[in-house]
Amino acid sequence: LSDSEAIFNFKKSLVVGEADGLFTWDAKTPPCTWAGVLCNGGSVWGLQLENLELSGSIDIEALTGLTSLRTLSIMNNKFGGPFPEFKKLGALKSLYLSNNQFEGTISGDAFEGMGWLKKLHLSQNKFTGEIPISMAKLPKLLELRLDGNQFSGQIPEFEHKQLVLNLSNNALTGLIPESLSMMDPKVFEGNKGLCGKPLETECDSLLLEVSPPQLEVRPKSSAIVSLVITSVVTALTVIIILGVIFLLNRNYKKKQPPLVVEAKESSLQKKTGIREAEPSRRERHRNGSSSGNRIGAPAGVENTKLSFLREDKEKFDLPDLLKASAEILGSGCFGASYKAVLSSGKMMVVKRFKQMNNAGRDEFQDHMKRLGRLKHHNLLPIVAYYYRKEEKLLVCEFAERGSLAFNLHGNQSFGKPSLDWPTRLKIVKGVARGLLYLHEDLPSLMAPHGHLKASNVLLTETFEPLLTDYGLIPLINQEKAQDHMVAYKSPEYLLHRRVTKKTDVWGLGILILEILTGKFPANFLRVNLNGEDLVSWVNLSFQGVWAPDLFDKDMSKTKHCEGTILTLLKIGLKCCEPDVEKRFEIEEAVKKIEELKERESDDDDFYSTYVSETDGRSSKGVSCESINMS
Ligand SMILES: Nc1ncnc2c1ncn2[C@@H]1O[C@H](COP(=O)(O)OP(=O)(O)OP(=O)(O)O)[C@@H](O)[C@H]1O
Repeated sequence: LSDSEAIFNFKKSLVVGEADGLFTWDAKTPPCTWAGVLCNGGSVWGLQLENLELSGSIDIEALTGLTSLRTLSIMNNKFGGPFPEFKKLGALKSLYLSNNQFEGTISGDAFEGMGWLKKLHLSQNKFTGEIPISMAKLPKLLELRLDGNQFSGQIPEFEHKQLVLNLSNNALTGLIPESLSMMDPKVFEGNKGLCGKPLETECDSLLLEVSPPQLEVRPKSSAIVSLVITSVVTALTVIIILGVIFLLNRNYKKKQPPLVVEAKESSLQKKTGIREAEPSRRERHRNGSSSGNRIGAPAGVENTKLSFLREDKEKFDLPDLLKASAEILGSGCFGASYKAVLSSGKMMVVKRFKQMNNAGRDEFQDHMKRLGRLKHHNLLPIVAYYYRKEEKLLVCEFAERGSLAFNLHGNQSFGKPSLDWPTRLKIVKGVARGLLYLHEDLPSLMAPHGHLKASNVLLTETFEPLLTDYGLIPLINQEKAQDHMVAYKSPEYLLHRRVTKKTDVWGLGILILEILTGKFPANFLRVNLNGEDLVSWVNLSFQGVWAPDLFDKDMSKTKHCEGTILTLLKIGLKCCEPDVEKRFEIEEAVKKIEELKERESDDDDFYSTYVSETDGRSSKGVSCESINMS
């Protein structure tokens, strides 16, 4: 079953609201281009179906067809009924169901086997009954939001070290378990029957005798006997079944002819329908050289070939590229990006732009040449482009580790650690350096990057960040740019319809906050139900001192680095100042970021688990001194 078939099966059970937020789900296009479908390397790792007025039911069986699915969000919709059997999706890492109408009790074993689940949001539904014991046993749980339901009974023991929890506004009763007694009292507010620390309400002695539900329920002796018998019978049955399968399989294999592997390569041309234009008579007359067009070829003449912007990269021709086996990486607001493997084995990315008609051919080519001249350690170079009135392609190299967005929010491989703090600092520094370079070398552009966001920061093998999709504002259709580009989401654009150089600084600030908090600003940019964006959320939660709940729990921290992390958070906030006058200049922001010094240290703990020690630019050893922000 393909991902698109699985999604279509899933869609059958949904009732789509009038606005039809799923209109882009079209079987003729790859699922990675559909709204709300998050992909990496061509497979679907997330469904983010929020604010779409969806109702109906959640077909879990259909979702099991999405084998790479790790995150599911159906927040802010109209789903009702009992809690679906999400435990059949055992690989999920995050599940967001808040602001729906789910109701009824959730069975005690509803989360059994969900060993990867880190984030679970069930806020503002109508759940009743006890908090399921299997929820408290989730081994990797980091965030749990159950606020705004009618959960009752006692709170089970949660033995998770850094749990971010919200149980407010339920009907919970009894003594708060010891393991949660150090939490902020707000976690429990709105539960009249709760008592004990951290609340001021004391429990009377009667209540103290009743202990909260235990994680391990000890079986009684008669139960033990029946448990042993059941286990033996089950084990024997399994052995017999395995034996039968083994024998059947052996016979079956004997009858099979040798396996013929059918290579089904799907070329870029087949995937995209991109065609070479017929050369004009003038072009045919000029020359028929089959190699790629070199830098400086006369503008406005050749439109059948790729125009190379870099002399130092392998040359290939458009037909080579179209023949290359391709897979879709994902799609953004301007079109889709494909990974294409050339016959030499070189992996390129072809980005097909649908909305690049703001400039005529000459202007387009001049601008491309300007972008092609840019060279910086933290910029992904544009290797070549293709221009035709109806088809524009940009070609660059493939970055193995994918985007920062994927590494922060969707790293789907099991057991892979998330980015640690030194690596995150290294990324921030690289992004800042790349951005400063763009500002120095493209001074005529109002926002030299214009589209800085985590999916436009790619990571090299050594986690060096590479900015991509920079300098495109002059080429993109204005209407589309206003709808989608990050620069046009800034406070100054929303208020005064102005984009300035400082707009990129705002983008840098949002990126810093995202890197530190692990929160996905796409959720925030669209402004969530409470009218809260990422900046105001951080501003509200940050009281100037270390607050563990503010930072991404997945960011393993090296010793004593709180000071530097806080300083970076403050720099992020200064970059996000809504008042452009008060916002950092790019030079100022980069200087402050560079001041977060590297430190030579013998302390092993001090080294990032990711950053190569041989990499001279790595952030090994990050100084944890506090830096004056004035
Ligand atoms: N050179 C590359 N190497 C590896 N992955 C890439 C490369 N270029 C893009 N990607 C990834 O491909 C996916 C699609 O990228 P694309 O640029 O089309 O959309 P986007 O960045 O999500 O949105 P937008 O169109 O707004 O920039 C993203 O996850 C992106 O990080």
